[in-house]
Amino acid sequence: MDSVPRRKNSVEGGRGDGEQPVEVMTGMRHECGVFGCVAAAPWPTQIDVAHVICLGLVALQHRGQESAGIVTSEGGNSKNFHVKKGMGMINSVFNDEAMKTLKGNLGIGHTRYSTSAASEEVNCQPFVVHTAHGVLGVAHNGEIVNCDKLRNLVLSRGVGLSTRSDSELITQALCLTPPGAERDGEPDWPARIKNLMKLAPLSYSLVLMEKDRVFGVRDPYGNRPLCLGKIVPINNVYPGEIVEISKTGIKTITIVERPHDDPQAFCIFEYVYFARSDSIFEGQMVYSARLQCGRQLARETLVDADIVSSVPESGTAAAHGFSRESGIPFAEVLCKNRYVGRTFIQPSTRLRQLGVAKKFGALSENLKDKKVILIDDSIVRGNTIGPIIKLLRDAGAKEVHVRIASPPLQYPCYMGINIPTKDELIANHLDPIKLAKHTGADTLAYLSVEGLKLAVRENIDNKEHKSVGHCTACLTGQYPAALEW
Ligand SMILES: O=P(O)(O)OC[C@H]1O[C@H](OP(=O)(O)OP(=O)(O)O)[C@H](O)[C@@H]1O
Ligand SMILES: NC(=O)CC[C@H](N)C(=O)O
Ligand code: SF4
Ligand SMILES: [Mg+2]
Repeated sequence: MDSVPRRKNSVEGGRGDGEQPVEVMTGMRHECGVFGCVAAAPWPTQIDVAHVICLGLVALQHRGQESAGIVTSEGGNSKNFHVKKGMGMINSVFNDEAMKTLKGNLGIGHTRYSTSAASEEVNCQPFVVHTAHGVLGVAHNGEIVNCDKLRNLVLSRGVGLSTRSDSELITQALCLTPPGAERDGEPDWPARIKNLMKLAPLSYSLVLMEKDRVFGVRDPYGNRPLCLGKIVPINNVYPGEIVEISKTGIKTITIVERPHDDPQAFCIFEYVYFARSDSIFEGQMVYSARLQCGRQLARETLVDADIVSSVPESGTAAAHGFSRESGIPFAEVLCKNRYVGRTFIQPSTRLRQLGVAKKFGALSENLKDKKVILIDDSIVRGNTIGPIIKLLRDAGAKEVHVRIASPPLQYPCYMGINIPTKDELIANHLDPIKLAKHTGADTLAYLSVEGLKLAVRENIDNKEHKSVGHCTACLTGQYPAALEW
């Protein structure tokens, strides 16, 4: 479905506002990570559930670094959850003392990159509420595209909200009694979840916990990823699926249909950049999809060169694919400082410019007098590639040809990713020829939208995934559903 959304007019963004040190933005800002765990019977379990969740969150740390939280339940008749939430990275929030308080047989966790409300303690997840039917915990990745409508509905039912967070809104919407479904004062959680999914079909992957069950829920468009495992084997949660995980096992409650027969809309940028490359989506490893993107990029944009190289980390798999397809050898030309994070906060312009240089060093002997094809996965604001090209030239590169393993980013995302405004996206100002000139590259070219789709779909397991469809809105402006903000 094609629609031209208006930009979110948030007063709670909390970034770059005058008094604050300026944040040097590179790339797309991530989404959140959600994790749930239920120990198999018998309870009380011997498994340290909170530690399992903590390890799960560490594996998802790349998706959000602002705040983290774990909520556990002892199950049975317990009336309270154990809660620990805080600002910062997982290892700073969950020290030994905090872990000791998180007793339980089941739990959920969250690591946050804010999209809908400020990066503050009150908006940390999971959200926990006491309902007429016991405690409920909610962890959310994504962003509700018809947030205002849902908000008005919840408020009109006499519910007060304590934040602007769309994730708190989901939590409260789940507390509403669904039309006609509940009898004898017994809660019907699956009916409540289905009700929410009808009211808000996009975008979320959720883990919800009541006293002795966890539900995994994926929006009907399948926009954000979610998977299911028994410690080792992992299956996908399908678009629109509600799964219940309890001490007796895992079962599918139902699969909610998409409105208007809309096509599936799994975020194509999970493949390009967000996900860890060992993740498995739609039956294929993300690394393999990135390799295919590199192969396709070579077919579309080959140029004469001595070596193919990458901007680490997420450009590397595509560079290997480019090298294999073209027969031009792969060689590393950049060494990345592993102690510098994905964003930097720097007080002055000079320090900001030094930011990217501080992150990378040139492996000069590998590139001296060489014609280099340099692959990166994406160009967003264009802050990364220019200083890197300068670094390579200063270290003796003869030519630098930039090849990007995704199409130009031109539109904002409204589904849980903080892509900058249209104006901040460099591709809206400079075409590839001008951008090459601006960044000091000899040539610069992007992968086509069709090429990206082809590469990503080449190895999807079609037996398991009969319906395939990807969101490409940030590249094409074709949004999966009309936005109602
Ligand atoms: O055009 P820009 O706005 O400068 O952003 C683009 C860069 O940002 C991302 O890398 P990042 O350093 O975030 O992470 P990575 O190590 O996973 O590649 C992306 O992979 C590009 O390299
Ligand atoms: N990046 C996300 O998935 C964010 C989830 C939610 N919208 C929040 O801002 O907390
Ligand atoms: S707009 Fe881009 S980043 Fe957002 S969900 Fe769609 S493909 Fe992913
Ligand atoms: Mg990068």
